[in-house]
Amino acid sequence: MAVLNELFPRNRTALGPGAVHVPDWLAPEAQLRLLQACREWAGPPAGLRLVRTPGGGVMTARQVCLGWHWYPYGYARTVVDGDGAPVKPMPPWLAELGGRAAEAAGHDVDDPYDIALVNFYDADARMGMHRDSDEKSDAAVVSLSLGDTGVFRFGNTRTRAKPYTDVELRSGDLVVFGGASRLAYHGVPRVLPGTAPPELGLTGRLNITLRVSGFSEHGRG
Ligand SMILES: O=C(O)CCC(=O)C(=O)O
Ligand SMILES: [Fe+2]
Repeated sequence: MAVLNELFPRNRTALGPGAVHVPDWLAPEAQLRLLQACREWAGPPAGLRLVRTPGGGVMTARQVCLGWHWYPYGYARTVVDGDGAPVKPMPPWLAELGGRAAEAAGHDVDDPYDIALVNFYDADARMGMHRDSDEKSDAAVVSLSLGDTGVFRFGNTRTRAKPYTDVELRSGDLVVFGGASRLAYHGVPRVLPGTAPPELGLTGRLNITLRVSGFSEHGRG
C-alpha cells in the first residue's frame, strides 16, 4: 500500500558492499505473525529485559534473545545478566525466514540462522554505533523492522564516525549486511513515533536481527 502512495518509490538500495536495504520485504500478514510471536517471546521467563553495559550504562532499547542469549559482550545459553532462565529456542520457521532473507539479498546460506535478537524501541530509545562482532560466523546479519519507522545509520568498518548513510526503516523493511560490510558500524539515532501502520497495533518499534552463531551445539568454541 505504502508503495502506491509514495511520490518516489522506495527502491532496493545498496548501503555498502554486501549490505542492502529492501523496502517492504515482509508482507503485512507476515508482519502481524512476527509481531504476535515477539509478544510471546517478550514474556517471562527469559523475556524482554533492560541491558546493562559494563561501563554502568543501560541500553535504551529493551531486548529479548532466542537461540543464544546475547549480553555485553558475548553469548550464553541462559540469561546470565537477567533472570538466569534458559534462553528461548530459535523456532525453525524463524531460522528459515533468516535464510530466505539472506538469499533474497544475494548471500549464500551455509549454516542455519540460530540466533534472534529482538529489540524494542519506545519513542525515546536509540542504539549507538556498534559492530555485531560477538558471533563466530561471518554469515550475513538479517534485520527486520516492525512498527514505528527507525532511522538506521549504516557506516563503515573502520570508525563510528562518517562516512555513513542514514536510511528510514519502516515496518516490513529488510536490511542484510554481510561480506565486506559484515563488521560495519551501525546504529539507530532515532525512532519516529506514531509512524507504525495502524493495522499492526504496535506503539514503538521492534527490530529483529537474525544471525548465525558459528558456535558448536554444546559451547561457544
Ligand atoms: O534496530 C536496528 O535496526 C538495529 C539493531 C542492531 O543493530 C542490533 O541489534 O545489533
Ligand atoms: Fe547491531
